[in-house]
Amino acid sequence: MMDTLEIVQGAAERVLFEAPDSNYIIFRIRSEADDSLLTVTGYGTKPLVGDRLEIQGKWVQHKRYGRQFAATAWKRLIPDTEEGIERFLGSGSVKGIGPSLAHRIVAVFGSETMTVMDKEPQRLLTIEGIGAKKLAMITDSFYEEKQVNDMALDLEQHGIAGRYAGRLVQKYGDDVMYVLQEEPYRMISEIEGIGFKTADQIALAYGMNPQSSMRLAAGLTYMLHDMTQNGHVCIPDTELVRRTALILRADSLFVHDALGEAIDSRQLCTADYGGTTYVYTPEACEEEEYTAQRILDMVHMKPLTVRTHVQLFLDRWQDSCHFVLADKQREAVERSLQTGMLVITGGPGTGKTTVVQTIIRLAEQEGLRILLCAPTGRAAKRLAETTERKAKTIHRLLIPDGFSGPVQVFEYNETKLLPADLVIVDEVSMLDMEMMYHLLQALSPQCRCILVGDADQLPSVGAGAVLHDIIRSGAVPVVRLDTIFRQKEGGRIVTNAHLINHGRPPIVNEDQEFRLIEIEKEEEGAEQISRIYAAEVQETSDVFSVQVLSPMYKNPCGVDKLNELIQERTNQPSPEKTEYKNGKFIFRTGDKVMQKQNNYDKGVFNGDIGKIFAIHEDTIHVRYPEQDVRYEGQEIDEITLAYAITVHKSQGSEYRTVIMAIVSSHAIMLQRNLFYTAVTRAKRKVILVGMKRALLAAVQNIRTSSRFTLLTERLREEEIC
Ligand SMILES: Nc1ncnc2c1ncn2[C@@H]1O[C@H](COP(=O)(O)OP(=O)(O)OP(=O)(O)O)[C@@H](O)[C@H]1O
Repeated sequence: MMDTLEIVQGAAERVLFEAPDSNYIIFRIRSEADDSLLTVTGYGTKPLVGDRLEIQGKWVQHKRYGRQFAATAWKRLIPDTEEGIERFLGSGSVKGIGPSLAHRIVAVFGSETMTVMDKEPQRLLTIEGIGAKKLAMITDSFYEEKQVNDMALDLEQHGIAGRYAGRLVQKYGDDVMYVLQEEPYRMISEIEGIGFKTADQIALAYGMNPQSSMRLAAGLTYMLHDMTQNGHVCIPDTELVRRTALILRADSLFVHDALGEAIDSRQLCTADYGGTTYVYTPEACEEEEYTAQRILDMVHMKPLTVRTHVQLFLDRWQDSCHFVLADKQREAVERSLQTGMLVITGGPGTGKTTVVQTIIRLAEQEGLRILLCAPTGRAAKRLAETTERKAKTIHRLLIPDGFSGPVQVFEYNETKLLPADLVIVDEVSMLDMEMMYHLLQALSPQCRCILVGDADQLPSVGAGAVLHDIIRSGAVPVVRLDTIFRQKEGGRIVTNAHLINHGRPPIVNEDQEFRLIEIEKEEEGAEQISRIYAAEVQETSDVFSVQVLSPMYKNPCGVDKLNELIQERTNQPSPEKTEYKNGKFIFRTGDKVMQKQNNYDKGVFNGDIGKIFAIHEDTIHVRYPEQDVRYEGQEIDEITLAYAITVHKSQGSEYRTVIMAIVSSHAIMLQRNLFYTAVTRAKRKVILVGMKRALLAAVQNIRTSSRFTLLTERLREEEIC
């Protein structure tokens, strides 16, 4: 039997949830039928508090939240009762009117109030407390409110979510229709929450010709940005045209012409190399050119005249360490002050930190001003711990100073240089092109730079493959540390990491340090992982020292499912715990969560892990090692459950125990450098749960997706025009 739809009417009381990436919302209304409070869920224009709504839908029973009205559609009704009008006006929807003024207005105009406000607003002057200034404020706000409503309706009629109406009216006022019809792609850079896809949907709905050059140019820029999100700095023109034509469903020839126009008008830039034309955004092109030139300048810096007898210094230093420095380690220290830029690379336990400590000592003895930094907060913290010196993220070191258009500006830049003679950057595998550019800009011509990292780790999240490209170019001196020193705790992990890196399977189950628990079915594996996680946490009494990693979000052993299972097992609902539900998860007091993006205002960064210690309605409080952070409303979308995280998100972090899902359905992601990165996150214990064949596939698969950049070629001073 088909469910019949019902109609409920009532005034909106409160919006409980608003999805950031769709127009799905959950709100409460007070029913006109019996004055009860109802929870409504559905997709549509967000109602304002006090809005009188007619909602179509059906009653459903939610297993956790009880009876709810699942709406298929709703529309706004003009408040018709005096009480409704008063509630609407007093809700703050109209600037200048609070509850008591709303009461006085409705007391005078009664059910005519809305008509008076719309057609004869000057009559409001008769109300005590409303003068000319206030009247202007009220009418402006009422007009805008009406405009938003009309706009929402118009958008909905064009098949577009009405929730954009407020932002559009606020930004463009009376010009909103002009923008929608004539220059819709402006919205991408001007309206928060509107990306290319939405702008394009709006543009087409409001009559844009699908083959118009404006649309094609916007599509090209979008595709280029999208590719840089995937790590590319530039992209071959043919590939860009092909992909753009595909998403726009436009003719490649027209897209090609539009690309030509965008290049002529300098909206996009190009570089020709080896018979291929590569397309860049102007910013990316500037960053790559500058970075290459600056590195070449640094490589040609004169060696520093040092007072210290370096060989003697190293002999004394190793005596104090009670071990003999390997030749490569000595070489790294010796070269550190000879060249303007040096790369020190090596796998885990090969003595990188020891070399950095030695270089710092030498440089301090020479009276050099040293600055230590790393691409992420966690890496900077570890650098500070191992060197017992101050270390910052590159971002913090340069001090953010707002934006110029889409480009981040820093206090330290080419006009204000960092007070340093030597900058040491750790974990450079995570350094992207943009950050490298900003860092190099802030270095004085006399400043030297040492890049330390493990070139075999996954590349940076941001665009570029800076470390990889620099090493490949052969233009910069590189010292590759290859002797494994760490023997005691974590020794097995280190040797296995090196085996993996050399394409050989790790030695498993010879001790407790590196185990493989074989499973047949992935569902069974997910259960095992949640059980092992619980046992390991119990053993260490520290949720942060045990981390589950998985290559993907989807599938039975993916991050999403694992989080659900582990939450179910280790943090069950109870009367003392409060909860918050967003589209995807239930957050509960006690949950382990992760920040998904950098938030400089709150001082929390992509990959930071904390624990929820309180939830009040739509506010979640998270305790991070450094500080407590409060997330409210939409901000909650910045966090996710973190019992399990992806290997990519674990980059730069270290845990006592790593539990990793290694199963066949993740085959597409099982690559050697991903497996290697996962294993090297563990200090004491690795527990792999999965299938031997998946493990072997991961070790053998070196088919990493390469990134389009010309940094290597520029560093080799090859012909690029
Ligand atoms: N030449 C050496 N002889 C003996 N032991 C060494 C030597 N160099 C470093 N070690 C020791 O080996 C261990 C690993 O060294 P270190 O921490 O410097 O390596 P790493 O490359 O920074 O490791 P990771 O990347 O895993 O942090 C340390 O205990 C260190 O004291």
